[in-house]
Amino acid sequence: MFFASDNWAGAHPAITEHLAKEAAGYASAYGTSDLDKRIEAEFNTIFEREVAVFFVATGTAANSLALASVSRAGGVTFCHSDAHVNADEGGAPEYLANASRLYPVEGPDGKMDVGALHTAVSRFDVPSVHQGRPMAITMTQATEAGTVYSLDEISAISAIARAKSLPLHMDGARFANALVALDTTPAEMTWKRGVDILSFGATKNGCWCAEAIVFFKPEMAEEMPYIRKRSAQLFSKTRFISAQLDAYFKDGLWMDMARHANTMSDRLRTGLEGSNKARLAWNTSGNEVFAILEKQAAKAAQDKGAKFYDWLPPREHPDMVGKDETLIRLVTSFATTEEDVDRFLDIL
Ligand SMILES: Cc1ncc(COP(=O)(O)O)c(C=O)c1O
Ligand SMILES: C[C@@H](O)[C@H](N)C(=O)O
Repeated sequence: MFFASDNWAGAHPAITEHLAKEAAGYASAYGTSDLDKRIEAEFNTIFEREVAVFFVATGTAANSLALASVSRAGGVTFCHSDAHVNADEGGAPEYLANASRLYPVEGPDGKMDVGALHTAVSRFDVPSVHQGRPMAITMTQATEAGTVYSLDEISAISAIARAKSLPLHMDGARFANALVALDTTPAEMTWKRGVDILSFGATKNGCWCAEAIVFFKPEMAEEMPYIRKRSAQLFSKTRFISAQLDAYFKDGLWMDMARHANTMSDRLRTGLEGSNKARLAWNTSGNEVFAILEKQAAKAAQDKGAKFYDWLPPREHPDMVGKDETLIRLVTSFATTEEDVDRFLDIL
């Protein structure tokens, strides 16, 4: 019953087997092998347009270097207050994006409120060296709250980005889970809705270490080879990322894994709704579930081996958890089984 994070899940056997196979023999290094080039080209097919792709080690690196590629002196990036870049990356985005700053924007269910975002960006309409200047907007899809922006919500955010001449970045650490939740395509959920740069996450969805920065306007990526090298994120043996992504995309494995993870969360959501010892804290649709449990029930589950994180209530609902209750996050993955879910629900 491992629900702490999809970061706890290992790598899918098909990915480890292919990695082992591609590890044999020699291949040119630093992203120049035939396999590297084939997988980069695969991204053009997946996103239905020519893109520029840069493999990096972590989601934090993907986010930070994506913002570094559009950084400017005095730059300010607008994000949700609970965005990973703001809450969980230890200052990497600010540090790697040349001391640019993050400007938190509030909104319910982990999603920036469009009106609040417009108000925030508009505060910078009058140029000021003192307060700096806008440089980007970043959104997380699926969000840190397990929700997803609808296609129209993405369009509404990109409309602000366009109106303010700002690039729009998407943190897609759980990109595949969001695609499944919306039943849409990679192109529809990104560039067709105005997204300029994507952190394409695969690590949490069955890979060992495979993240990519995807530029939908290749001309925006001119600096990225130098930014990546300067940040020590250029793998000498890039084929070890390419090999993972090769297996990841083969026969739609990536979508199957995300679909399974989301289905296991659906099973959790249904079971929690039927429990008299727990309730859903808010509705989610990806592979993350947030539940409020009686403290005794949570302890009983942990005593029987369940692993999960306690979670802070959202700013907009600080009092949603009773004194004898606890809010927890449950994350499912490709490795989660129906038995894992049912054993957890049986405890409640
Ligand atoms: C929404 C989100 N973005 C980015 C990251 C960063 O990924 P990493 O921990 O690999 O740096 C995470 C980590 O789980 C995440 O949950
Ligand atoms: C930092 C922690 O939140 C991690 N990003 C996860 O989702 O598990």
